[in-house]
Amino acid sequence: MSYSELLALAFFFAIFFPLLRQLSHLYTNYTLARQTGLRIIIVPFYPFGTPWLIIAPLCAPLFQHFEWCRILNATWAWQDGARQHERYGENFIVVSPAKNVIYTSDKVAIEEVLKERKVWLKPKLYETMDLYGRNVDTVNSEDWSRHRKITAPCFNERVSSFVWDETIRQTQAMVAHWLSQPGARVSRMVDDTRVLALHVLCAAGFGVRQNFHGGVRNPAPGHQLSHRDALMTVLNNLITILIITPQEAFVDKVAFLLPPRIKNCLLAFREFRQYTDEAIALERKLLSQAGGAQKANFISTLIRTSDQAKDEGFQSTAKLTDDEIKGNIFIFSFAGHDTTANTLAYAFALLSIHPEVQNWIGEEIDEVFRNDADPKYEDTHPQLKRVLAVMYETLRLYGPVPQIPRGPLSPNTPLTITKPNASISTSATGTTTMHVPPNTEIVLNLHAMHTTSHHYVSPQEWKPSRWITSSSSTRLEEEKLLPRPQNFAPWASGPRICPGMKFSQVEFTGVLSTVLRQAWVTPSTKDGSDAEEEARKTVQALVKDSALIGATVSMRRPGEVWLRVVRR
Ligand code: HEM
Repeated sequence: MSYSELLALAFFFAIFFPLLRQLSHLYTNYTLARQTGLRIIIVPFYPFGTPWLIIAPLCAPLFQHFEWCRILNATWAWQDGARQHERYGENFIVVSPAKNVIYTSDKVAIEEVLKERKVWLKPKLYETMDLYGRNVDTVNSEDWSRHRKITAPCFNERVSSFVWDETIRQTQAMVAHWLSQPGARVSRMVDDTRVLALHVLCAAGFGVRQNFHGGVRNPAPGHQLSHRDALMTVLNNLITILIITPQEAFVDKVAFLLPPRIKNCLLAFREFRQYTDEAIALERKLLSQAGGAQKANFISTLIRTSDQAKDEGFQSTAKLTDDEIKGNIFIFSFAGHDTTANTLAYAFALLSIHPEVQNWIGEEIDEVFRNDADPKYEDTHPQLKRVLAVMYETLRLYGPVPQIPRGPLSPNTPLTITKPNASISTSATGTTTMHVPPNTEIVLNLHAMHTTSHHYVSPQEWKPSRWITSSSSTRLEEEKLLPRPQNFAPWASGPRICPGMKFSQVEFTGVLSTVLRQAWVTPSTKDGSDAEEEARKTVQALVKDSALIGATVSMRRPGEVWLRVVRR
């Protein structure tokens, strides 16, 4: 083949082939749009799914100038995604040469997709999280039922009570540390919430209890890193680890060429695997010896439920393999870490600039705790309704999982959506059914649903009291937390709702109530000038300067958040 023929072929594949595909997509979607009134947005270029996540940040400057770039960016750009919905409606379709994506912030569509787990599957992208083994987060269909059934006991009331006790223990050390800072100024609040969440997970996952200061830092015999440091390094460097571990053998061969940071990531990845293997072996040994006392941690629970399923004579597929146990332990650590830690960090920052809310939950905390030195989970957590309202409101505006992707099992899957221009409050009559065209995925924009003025009065205002029903004569204990409405799903909904929801709620109420029982939090600045208004504006700006970083919404400059924490 001549050089010019080669060039023509390359040109065809680079330009014409995608263009032809796009034209065919456009044709299918045009009919759909005619039927349903949805907006179609055409993008000239889409670099085939996942790599876009890598390319997109590099192209960031372009997003400012080209509308189509901004729309693609909406898949990961958090607030930008919500703005697209304001502009194009609750449902719109992006048509590109590679695939089509329906973006929705429509509570009707979101609820239906999350309810129909057998029809709307988690896309292959999730499988990248099979780092240590397949797990409940990444599998679909019957496999999912098996994983979910065996992992469910990890989140029972016994575990919640254990989470509460461990949270209180960790938080007492954290708040004592904060109160002892020179000038009562705390600069590592965001980091501290991450350490705390990690330690609670280490205890709940492995039964390894850490001290808040430093934790267990000595490597166990046969290890180079401590358990905690191995897990911390894996969680903090997940993208690097996802890139290097599929080529583990090759990376080993060229290890001498790699920078120390990459080598350390590989080491941490292996060390965590080894620790988990050892914990599984130990747990099995204890189980066979004592034949009894079950511990309230994930490994113990998973082994027992899995082995019990086998003993009870279910087919051998009703249990989890050791790799799947490892996969689930890892996914609990991953899914439960930044999500809860970031929610706590946002809540502290927001409370510092909203003294009226601090007073409001302070009233509840004083009433519930009185002088109880050892508050029990069963009596205390259910009474902390205002504190939970703070969590709801923080998740509404800064929910760590702003968007959820799904793909239909087969083409032409029906999907109920709210009719464009229909009043949001209309019920069944305001909906229509569309048939999802082939080669189309869906992105559920939870953040857009949580921040639209259709559903929330003053949606951008952080106002936890919107979740509490009371009248001026209602006594505190009679107040009620509103049931979560259809348009509020920070933990998702339906059968695949987050299994760690209660875990995170217990941890959140435990941390906030323990800190605010003793301390009052106000904004501060790096240079220590506590001119109130300036400090308030600084913290407010830092909170607003957030983005979808890695897998969760986080502050871009967490190290710049300074708080003053004084004894109440
Ligand atoms: C504020 C805290 C949390 C929030 C907002 C949150 C949110 C979510 C959301 C939205 C999903 C659905 C994702 C999807 O379908 O793609 C999810 C799933 C999941 N979460 Fe959480 N989560 C939180 C804490 C936790 C904790 C503490 C754990 C475990 C210790 C956990 C474990 C999981 C697991 C295993 C799944 C997958 C469930 C399945 O697919 O069946 N999460 N979470």
